[in-house]
Amino acid sequence: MKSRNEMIEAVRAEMPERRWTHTVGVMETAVVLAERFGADPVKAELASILHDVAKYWQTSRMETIIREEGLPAELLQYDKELWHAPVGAFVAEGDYGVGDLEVLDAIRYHTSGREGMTLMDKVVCLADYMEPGRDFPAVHKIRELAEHSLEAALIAGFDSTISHLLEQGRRVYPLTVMARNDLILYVRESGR
Ligand SMILES: Nc1ncnc2c1ncn2[C@@H]1O[C@H](COP(=O)(O)OP(=O)(O)O)[C@@H](O)[C@H]1O
Repeated sequence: MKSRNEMIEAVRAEMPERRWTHTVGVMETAVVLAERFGADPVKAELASILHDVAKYWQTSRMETIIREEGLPAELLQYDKELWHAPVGAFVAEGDYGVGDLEVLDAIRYHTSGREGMTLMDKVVCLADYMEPGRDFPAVHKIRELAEHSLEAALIAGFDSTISHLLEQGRRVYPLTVMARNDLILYVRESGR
C-alpha cells in the first residue's frame, strides 16, 4: 500500500485545487465523526483521502472500467456522478494497494449509500455531505443532526439528494432509496 503522503500527493494531482480542499474537509470531518461514533479514525481518513480519486476521470475511462472489471453495469443507466465512487474503490485497491474491505466499501458507496451501510460507510458518506465547504439548503440541519445521530443526519442528506433529483425529473439510483429506507427502520428500532 502507498504511504499516506504518497496517496495525498497522487490524489491531489488527480483533481483541481477546490476539489482537493473538499477532500481535506471530508478527511477532517470523517475523523471527527469516527471519533464521535466509535469508528476507526485512521480508516475513515484513508477512505476520505481516496473517495473522489476518480471524480475527474473521463466518462469513457470510467465506463471502460465498469464494463471490463465487472462493476454493476446498471450504473451506466444512471447519473454519471455516481460512477466515480465504485470506480474509485477499484482504483484504491488496484493502484493504491488498499486491501481493507471496510475502507474500499466506504469509497464504493460514498455517493449512493446502500442497504445495510456499515459504520464506516455512514461516516464517510456523511462527511462528504457536511464537510465545512459544503453549502446547500439542508446542510445546517444535517450538521445539527450529526451532533447526535449519524443515521438521522444521513437520512436528511439522502432526503435532500432524492428531493433534488425528483424536482429535476431525474432518475434515482435505487441503492439510495434502499439506504434511506433501511436507515429509517434503524432509527425507529434503535430510538437514535
Ligand atoms: N441515488 C442517486 N441517483 C442518481 N443520482 C445521484 C444519486 N445520488 C447522488 N446522485 C448524483 O450524484 C451527485 C452527488 O455526488 P457526490 O459524489 O456527492 O458529488 P459531489 O461531491 O460533487 O457533490 C448528486 O448531485 C446527484 O447528481
